[in-house]
Amino acid sequence: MSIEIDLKAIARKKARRLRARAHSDGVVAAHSASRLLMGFLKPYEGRVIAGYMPIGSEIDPIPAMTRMSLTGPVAVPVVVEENQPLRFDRWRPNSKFSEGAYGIPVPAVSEPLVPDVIIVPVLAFDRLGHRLGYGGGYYDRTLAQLRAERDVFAVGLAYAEQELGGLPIEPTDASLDAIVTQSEVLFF
Ligand SMILES: Nc1nc2c(c(=O)[nH]1)N(C=O)[C@@H](CNc1ccc(C(=O)N[C@@H](CCC(=O)O)C(=O)O)cc1)CN2
Ligand SMILES: Nc1ncnc2c1ncn2[C@@H]1O[C@H](COP(=O)(O)OP(=O)(O)OP(=O)(O)O)[C@@H](O)[C@H]1O
Repeated sequence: MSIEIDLKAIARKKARRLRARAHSDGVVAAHSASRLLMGFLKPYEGRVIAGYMPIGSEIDPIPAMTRMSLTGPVAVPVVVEENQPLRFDRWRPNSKFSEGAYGIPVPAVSEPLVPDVIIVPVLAFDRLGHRLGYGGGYYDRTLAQLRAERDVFAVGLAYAEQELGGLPIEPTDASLDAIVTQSEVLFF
């Protein structure tokens, strides 16, 4: 194990604690973040937007996904295989789901889409646009693959309390283009 990986495990533990606390007394904050996300996404109406099905204490992006689905296609991530990029399948507010990897719901009927904007779940972030996820490397691989071929905009969604200074970074970490929290939109 490299030093970065050990440091990441420590940062993940801390970040889970910070996010769980922010989430448990964060109904108002989550609502504000959701409003800011909707404003942020407005210029992307009609483009393919990838959200996610929230788990644990992640901020719920479904209100913003629902709004965006009125004007264009929306998708959610599907784990195809470990150590491989994610696929994105079309999501609708009335989609039926089956249980995907890690117990996360995925659309029962797969209609793959290539996203223009990806709303990325975050355990921790810093002021430079680095992010820490659960450690599967799924978003890193997905962003690396998509960015090699086309323009894709990655926007993290997080509570402000999830900002951590000095996040451990590996060369394969894919940076975010922006972060939306309840208090601000940061562009990188
Ligand atoms: N909502 C959501 N969907 C997603 C991701 C994500 O981070 N969030 N992923 C991003 O890659 C992919 C799934 N990858 C995952 C990899 C590891 C764990 C994981 O370790 N989960 C914890 C429990 C998390 C919690 O409840 O707080 C665990 O199993 O211990 C989850 C998802 C695709 N879909
Ligand atoms: N583009 C890539 N190519 C090859 N390996 C990669 C790539 N991106 C990440 N990895 C590997 O995946 C491992 C896990 O990555 P990392 O700890 O950054 O996951 P994460 O960003 O927290 O998780 P996720 O992206 O699933 O939310 C890294 O140690 C790295 O070895």
